[in-house]
Amino acid sequence: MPVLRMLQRVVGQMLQSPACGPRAAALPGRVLGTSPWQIPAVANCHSAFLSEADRPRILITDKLWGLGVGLAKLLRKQFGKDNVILSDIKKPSEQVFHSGPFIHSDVLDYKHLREIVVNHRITWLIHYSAVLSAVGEANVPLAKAVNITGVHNVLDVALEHNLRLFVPSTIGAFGPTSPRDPTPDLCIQRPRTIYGVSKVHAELMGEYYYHRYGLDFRCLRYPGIISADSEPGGGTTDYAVQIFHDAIKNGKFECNLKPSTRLPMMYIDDCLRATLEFMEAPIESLSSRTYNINAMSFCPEELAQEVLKHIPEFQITYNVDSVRQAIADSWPMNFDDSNARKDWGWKHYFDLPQLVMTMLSFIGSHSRVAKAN
Ligand SMILES: NC(=O)c1ccc[n+]([C@@H]2O[C@H](COP(=O)([O-])OP(=O)(O)OC[C@H]3O[C@@H](n4cnc5c(N)ncnc54)[C@H](O)[C@@H]3O)[C@@H](O)[C@H]2O)c1
Ligand SMILES: C[C@@H](O)[C@H](N)C(=O)O
Repeated sequence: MPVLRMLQRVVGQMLQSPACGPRAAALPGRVLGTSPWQIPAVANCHSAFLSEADRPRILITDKLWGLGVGLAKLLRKQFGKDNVILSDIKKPSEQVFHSGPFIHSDVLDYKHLREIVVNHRITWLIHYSAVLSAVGEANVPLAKAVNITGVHNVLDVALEHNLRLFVPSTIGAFGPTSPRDPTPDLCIQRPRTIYGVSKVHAELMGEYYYHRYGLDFRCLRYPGIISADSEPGGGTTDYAVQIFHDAIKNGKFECNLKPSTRLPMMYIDDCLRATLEFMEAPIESLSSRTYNINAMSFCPEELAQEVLKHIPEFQITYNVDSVRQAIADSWPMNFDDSNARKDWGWKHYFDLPQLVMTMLSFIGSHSRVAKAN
């Protein structure tokens, strides 16, 4: 028997053992029986050794031009295209639709979520759907529904089917009474937005389901994520995405935060790699369910100075949005992510100069292609 096949068989047997992840203990009232199709979440070990039958089958809930599209690309490369299903309440673009399995799903429809998990033999659930900070302040009922009821639904579906569940948290899960520079994993969290309150609730509920029922709940607090090919979702850090598009298109940018507003930020490639590495980390290596991850911190003035090195004629002006400014002033200025680096080997690759160079070349090349067509 070829060595690799033997290794896969050994690893496969090892992965079936209880040591490869907690088993759901006594289930709460809402469970209607566990799925006959359930394959235990088996990604404690590195996926390179997993046979097709042992690879995780992943459902990502997200908007179809948010972080979820980038994560789907990475996970499909790692685990195979057909093992990663993207979902949203909105119709996908042609490109997203043809990039791999897509399914319509509303995180408020618990019954349909269960059907998707059973019919597609899901073992990992990555719950990206949320209403972000500034949009949430403008529509609190929607934020409560999606960010709180939606999370309750995915927690119960994950528990019923013994899924590995990832829910991202955020720098927005802290408030003005939290230590801001740096902000550690564990400290007071009294956020002043419905977005932050709902994310603290998600963290606490996920940790409760882990300690009470053994659910393999995992959570990373993301900084402001900067990506060239996903549209900003209506958050407070959106300026740090829009500046690149405007700098290339118009050579100028009107910033809605004050020049000195310092916030933790991260390039999307680091964010998505962190998510995959964290989801594959052996459960024994995790001393916590929720971790900060960090890459850089900057303010609009510093970002503009870095852009000027590439576009000398670039001009930035300021027209402060009082709602976003008040939110930013209550958030961390710098994240302490030493536990993530110690427990599961997290490290970032992109700093501010690399971020600016990467974003400008990506957007620049795409705008040249658009002009040529
Ligand atoms: N982008 C960032 O800077 C950042 C930073 C920290 C954390 N996060 C988290 O990462 C996740 C993804 O962020 P994003 O930037 O892609 O957000 P996004 O706003 O771009 O996409 C999330 C989408 O979920 C959708 N949604 C709303 N109602 C829904 C429903 N009923 N069912 C299904 N989907 C619904 C929303 O339309 C929203 O567009 C979110 O949980 C967010 O809190 C993002
Ligand atoms: C920081 C993050 O959670 C999101 N970009 C927001 O600003 O709301």
